[in-house]
Amino acid sequence: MLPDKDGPGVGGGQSFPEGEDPSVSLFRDYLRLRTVHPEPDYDAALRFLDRIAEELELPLKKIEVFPGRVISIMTWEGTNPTLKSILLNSHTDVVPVYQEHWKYDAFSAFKDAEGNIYARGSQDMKCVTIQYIQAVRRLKARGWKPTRTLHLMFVPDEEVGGYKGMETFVKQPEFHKLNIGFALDEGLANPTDAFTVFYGERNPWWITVHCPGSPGHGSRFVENTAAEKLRHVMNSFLDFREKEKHRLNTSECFTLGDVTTVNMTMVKGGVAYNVIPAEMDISFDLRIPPTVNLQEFERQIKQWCKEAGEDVTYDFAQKHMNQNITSTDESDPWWNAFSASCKEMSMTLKKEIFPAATDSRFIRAVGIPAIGFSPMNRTPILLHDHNEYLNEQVFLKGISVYERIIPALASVAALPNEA
Ligand SMILES: CSCC[C@H](NC(C)=O)C(=O)O
Ligand SMILES: [Zn+2]
Ligand SMILES: [Zn+2]
Repeated sequence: MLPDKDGPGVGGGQSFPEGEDPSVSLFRDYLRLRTVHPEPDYDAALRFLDRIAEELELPLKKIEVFPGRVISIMTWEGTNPTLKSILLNSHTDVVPVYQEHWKYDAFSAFKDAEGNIYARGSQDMKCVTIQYIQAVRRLKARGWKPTRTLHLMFVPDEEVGGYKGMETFVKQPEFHKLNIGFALDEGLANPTDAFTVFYGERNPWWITVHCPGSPGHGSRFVENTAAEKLRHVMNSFLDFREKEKHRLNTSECFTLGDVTTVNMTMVKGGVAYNVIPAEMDISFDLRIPPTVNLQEFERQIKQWCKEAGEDVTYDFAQKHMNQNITSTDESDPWWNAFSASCKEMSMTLKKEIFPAATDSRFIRAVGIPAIGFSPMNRTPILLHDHNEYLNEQVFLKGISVYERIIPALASVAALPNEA
C-alpha cells in the first residue's frame, strides 16, 4: 500500500516500506545520512534539503559561515513580511556512536515490531527537522498561508559547540536581516505523558586549573608539590558538587537545570613514576543556572585556587555569561500562542531550564526569545546514548503538534514595537 495523505513525492524517490507513513519513511531516509562527527557528511544533508525545498517550492538560501560549514534557510514568506518572523531551527549534525553497544546499525534507521526507530539523531534532533518540514508540507497542502514569515534553519556543528554554526551566524548581518521575533529549537524527550519545554539554559563553563609545584625525586618529601595543590582544588570543587547534588535531591521542585553541576573530566601531568611533576592540570565541566550570580561564582573559584597554594591559575575553554531567559508568562504573546495551542491539544507542559547547552543560547544572547521543544513524550531521554530511538507514533504525533503550533506563532498579532 502506498502512502496517502501527503501525496507522492514525499520520499523523493527514496525508500517507501510497505504501509509506512511517508513522513516516517522520510525521517528514516534522513537518519541514514552520516552527518556524524568528527567528519559529518554535510553535503548529503545539503542535497537532502535541496530536494525538500524543491518539493515544498520554497527558496533555500545557503550561507557558508566557515569553509564547509553551511547554514541553509528555507523561507516561507508571510502575507505581512514586515512583521517579525518565526524561526524553526534544527541542527543537522549528530554525535558519534559506539557501534558495538548498539542493537542495530546506528545509521540504518531500523524499525522494530513496536515501531521504535533506532538511529543516531532519532531524538537529537533529526526528528524535529522532519517534523517541521512535514508540518509545513501539510499546511501548504491545505492552502494555509502564514501571516508572519517562517524560516526553517538548518545549522551545522551544534554538537561541537556551534562556533562554526549558530554562534558566529547570529552576529552576521544575514542573520539580522531575517528579522526574527521568536524561535523554536530542540528540547528533550520526557518519559511521562507530559512534554518538557525549555525557556533557558545553564551556562557552560569549561575550566582548567593549572597547579605548578616544586619538582624533585619521587623518593622524597618535596614541599609545595603540584599534586598537593591539585588535591586542594579537586576537594573544593567536589565538595561544592556534593552540596549541589544534595540541594537537587532534597528539593522536590528542582530539576537538574536549577542547580550547578560540577564534574571533574580531565587530569594531566607527570612524565615518569619517579619524577615529581612541575605542573599538573585539572579540568572541570561546570553548568551554572541563570539564577546564579556569575561574578560571585568566579570570585569563589578564585578563592579556591588561592587557598590551594602559590601560583595556582585557571583558564576557560568555554565561559558563557549570557543569562537571558525566555518569558513563559501568559501575558507574553509568543508564549501565549505556543502554550495555548498545546493546551488545545490537551498537552501537559513542564517548564524547565535546559541542563546542557544548545544553539538556543546564542539566539537568546542576541535578545530573541527561544523555546527548546522536541515533541517527544512517553519516551526515555536517549540523546547521545547507545540505542537512541524514537517511536514512529510519537514522531507522527509531533508533526500534528507543529501543525498547530506553527500557525499559532505565525498568527501572533502585531506587537507594539511592530506597529
Ligand atoms: C558547550 S558546547 C557543547 C554543547 C553540548 N550540547 C549538548 C546538547 O549536549 C553540551 O552541552 O555539552
Ligand atoms: Zn541537539
Ligand atoms: Zn546533542
